[in-house]
Amino acid sequence: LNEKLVCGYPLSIFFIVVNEFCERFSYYGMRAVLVLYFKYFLRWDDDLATSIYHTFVALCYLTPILGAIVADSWLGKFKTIIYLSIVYAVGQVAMAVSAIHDITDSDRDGTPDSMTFHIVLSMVGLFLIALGTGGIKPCVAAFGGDQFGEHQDRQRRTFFSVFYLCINGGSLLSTIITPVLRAQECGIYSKQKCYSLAFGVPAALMVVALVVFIIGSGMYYKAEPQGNIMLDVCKCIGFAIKNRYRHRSKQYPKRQHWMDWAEEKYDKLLIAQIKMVLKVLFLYIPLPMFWTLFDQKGSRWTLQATTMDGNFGALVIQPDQMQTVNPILILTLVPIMDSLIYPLIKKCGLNFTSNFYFSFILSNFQKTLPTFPSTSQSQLKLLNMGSNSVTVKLPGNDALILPAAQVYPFINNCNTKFTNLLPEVILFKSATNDLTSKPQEGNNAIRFVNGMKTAVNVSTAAADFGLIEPFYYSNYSQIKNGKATFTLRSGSQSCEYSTNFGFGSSYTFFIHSTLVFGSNCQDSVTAVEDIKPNSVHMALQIPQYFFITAGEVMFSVTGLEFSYSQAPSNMKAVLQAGWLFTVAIGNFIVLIVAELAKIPKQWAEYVLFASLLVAVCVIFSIMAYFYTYIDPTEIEAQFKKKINEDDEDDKSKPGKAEVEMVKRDSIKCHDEYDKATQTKM
Ligand SMILES: CC(C)C[C@H](N)C(=O)N1CCC[C@H]1C(=O)O
Repeated sequence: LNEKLVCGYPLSIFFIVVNEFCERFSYYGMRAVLVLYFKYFLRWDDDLATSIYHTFVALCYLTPILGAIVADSWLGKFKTIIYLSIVYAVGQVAMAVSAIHDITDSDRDGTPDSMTFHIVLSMVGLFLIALGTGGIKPCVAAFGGDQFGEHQDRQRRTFFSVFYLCINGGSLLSTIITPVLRAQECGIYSKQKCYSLAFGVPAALMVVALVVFIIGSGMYYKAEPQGNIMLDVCKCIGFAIKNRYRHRSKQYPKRQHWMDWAEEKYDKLLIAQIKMVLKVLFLYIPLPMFWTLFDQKGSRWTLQATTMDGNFGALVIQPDQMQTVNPILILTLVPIMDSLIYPLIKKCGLNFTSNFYFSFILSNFQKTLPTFPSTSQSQLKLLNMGSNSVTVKLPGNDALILPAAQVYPFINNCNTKFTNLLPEVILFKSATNDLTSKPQEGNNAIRFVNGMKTAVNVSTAAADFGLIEPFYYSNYSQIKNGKATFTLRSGSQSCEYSTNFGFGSSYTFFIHSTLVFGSNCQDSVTAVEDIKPNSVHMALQIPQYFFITAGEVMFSVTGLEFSYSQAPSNMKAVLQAGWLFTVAIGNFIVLIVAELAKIPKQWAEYVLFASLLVAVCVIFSIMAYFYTYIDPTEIEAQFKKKINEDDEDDKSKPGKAEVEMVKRDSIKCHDEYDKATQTKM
């Protein structure tokens, strides 16, 4: 194995963890702006953008199986990583090029003229990225594990922790940086949002990842691939099933394991290796449920954040930025767990790192939404634009006193007619463009009603409400949180009105007929709250992020190491791919339950997921309790020793008796396998 050691660690793993850092920067950085690219550059609607995004993510966790088969059976991990990294980098470059609007912007108006070119190029790019990122992922982790010798278990465990830190360090940096790059303006003929830069930097990082990996080339231990192992595995399993079926009658004695029915045709070593893999894969069955809950961070939890107040004093957090809490917590929790918690637990006599567990959280939800009118109702508002109180009698309602410059909102059936209202009372009905949900991304939805006899133009730095005719209203515009100053203009005269906004509110501003331009118009505009600003603070999401991340640290970091240590030598990458496959299945469950099943009540969906995870936790605990740890290297060594001894015997004692002996020895060897797997940890 590796000869260059630094503090007891092979030097080669330095290149592997740097490679992982750059690769994860590239992947998560590109992913952070992908939906916005679909929506604002390719001009797709929300549904198409979300579907293609989720399909891409799922594909990225399905392709590991391809990469692992190629690596374990044919090219070996080193070459597979190199070739697929090239494919990956080409894909990232294709994405960056597809986002250059100038390429097809022949009329130089800032929008691409041939969208087909951009769509085709970006889809080819995404396909290559999915092939590359997924393909190399199981190989890099297993290749890192390969660098450690048999007696370096502790170092290998630390490697997997550092590996996970690099994943999250890279993703954290990129999810902060690429949105900033996207917000820049660039272009030759016209300046547009710079998606090409936001994809270009991840592409450059992927090239760096490849170069770093190649630099370490001379230092790696490169295990040779052992032929088309997956084909052998499938054939062997197929034969065992067929043979079992053929011998289903009671006259045939039972065998210890159903895979033993392949003994007639297949190598005992291969059968033992398949048993090891199947044992681990069986344990993986409940795991996708964890990823199902985990993946809700990007969807449900972010939506929840849009209904919350993101003002952290000097820092204003946008709803989607809350997701960075996960990698931040990983970066803090992994060192704490490894250096403090696990050693403490070990002192108490439990070997915690060699088991993996998960935890979960039933997240809270809050409401700041008003009752919106149903389809058979409309939302009406009465506005007294006069300077005195008036009494209003509405059909089916008691008489009400409406003070000066006040608004009375209520919901009524669409076909109710109102008559005999005083001239200064405006009946304001805007069912066609009233909001029916919270404004998106924590923004505030603002509109103006002009109560003056002349048209008024209203604008701010961020939005233009246009010219509002007398007794008419503008469309809603989205305003960010913080102070906003509106300029009200009529002809050459103007005045300013300022107010502060929180997150996720909606207001209708009424311009009084008494407004005098040229003076302060602060008192001549009345704000009416249509939707309350978010009152529950985003910080309240931190506990749920903490619990899910603590679960991830205990479950996922150790799971990577577990998948490596329990895999036979020729299927290390395949089992890593099996582990990543649980992430893919988790993604699909989110897609099916959350997107397709469309459970009407949010709380019901949360309760469903939480209950499923509780059930899965119980099942998994029972399965884990009965799982017996194996040492694949030892088992394989025993089998190889037997095969060598048999070969020796073959040379010295050829004849019929030898066949019987090999059979007997193999059975003995099998017993050793069973013994070796029966010591529970
Ligand atoms: C979603 C975070 C940025 C990254 C996450 N904590 C994580 O490390 N992973 C999620 C799926 C597996 C793992 C990864 O390898 O990216």
